[in-house]
Amino acid sequence: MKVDAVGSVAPCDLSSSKPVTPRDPAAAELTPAEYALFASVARVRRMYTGETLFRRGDLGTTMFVISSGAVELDFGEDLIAKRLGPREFFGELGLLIGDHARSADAVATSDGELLELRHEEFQLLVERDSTHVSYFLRRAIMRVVLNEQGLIRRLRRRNQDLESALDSLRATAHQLNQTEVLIRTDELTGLYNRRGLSLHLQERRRSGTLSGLALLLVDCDRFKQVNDEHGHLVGDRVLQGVANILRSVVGPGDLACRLGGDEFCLLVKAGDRDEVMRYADFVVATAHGLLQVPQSPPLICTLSLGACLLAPDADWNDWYARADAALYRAKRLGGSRVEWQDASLAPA
Ligand SMILES: Nc1nc2c(ncn2[C@@H]2O[C@H](COP(=O)(O)OP(=O)(O)OP(=O)(O)O)[C@@H](O)[C@H]2O)c(=O)[nH]1
Repeated sequence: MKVDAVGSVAPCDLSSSKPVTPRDPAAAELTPAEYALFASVARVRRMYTGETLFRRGDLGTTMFVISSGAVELDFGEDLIAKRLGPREFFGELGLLIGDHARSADAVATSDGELLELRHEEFQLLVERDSTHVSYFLRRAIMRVVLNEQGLIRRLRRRNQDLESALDSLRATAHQLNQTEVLIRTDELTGLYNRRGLSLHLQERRRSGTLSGLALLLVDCDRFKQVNDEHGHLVGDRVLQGVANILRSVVGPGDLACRLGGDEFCLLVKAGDRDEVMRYADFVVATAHGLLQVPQSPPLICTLSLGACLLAPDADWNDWYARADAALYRAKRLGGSRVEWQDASLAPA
């Protein structure tokens, strides 16, 4: 038996030739006979509280048995740390495989003593008491297998947890998208509402894409009369008919919005007055044309429009005032027509 200057080991009792196996086949604790056998060849090493015996990833070739004191094995991530006490062994894969990367940090949590076994010493044990050693090996292998199985179970559970967390994140993201769409949308027509328009303008201002746009204010002619003569539900259907015309005009990046009541607007990409007027004339002519098809109750009404180009450095109130002044003129001139912004108000 090798003993260092500070070490002492438990008495070696090899009288019993029949190995006593612990009840837990995966237990890290040696039986007294096994301990005595290991102590008969191992080197004794003193350990001190807080001392790191090895780190995860270190290549190791020795195994340890705790004679006294305690050691904590930290496997990292969210794996449960193990606390080992007297007669418990660790690091056996280093001994059995040789140059095995340690799978845990081993730190002494109290002062104590360890038995340290290298391959040569283990070889001595094999020659001396192969029966005990084979029982020890069987336990060591079972422990590795059970640890692996536990790890696989934990990984599966973690995978399931991650998948269900992902599912609920996807559902939440979907709900958020839906909510955002609802917040921006007019319930009756499915067009943007005022809030949607305002957010859209904010986004465009942030991204510097406000230039080259035109605003068309659209108002139903004598809409109150539709409600009065045919009822609110018919009025609603007419508003939906107007929305359908506006929807058919907008391209990618354009926007059709119901500002409220029977007032709508279009925000379209257009370089000059002629281009804007083509949009506006199409809207007026389509509503007028549909009215020529006899329908009772009516599905559409005539529309008046006021149009202007957006000056990117101005704001919504300014653009609205220009388009509204033109719309007012269109109404005064009898409706079912489009008027262009006042020359005096046009952007430079
Ligand atoms: N059916 C229906 N009517 C609405 C809705 N919102 C507002 N209105 C009605 O729209 C009508 C708008 O009337 P006015 O502002 O006088 O406009 P108008 O009758 O079109 O008159 P002009 O614009 O001068 O041609 C009102 O009678 C409102 O009650 C709605 O969601 N559905």
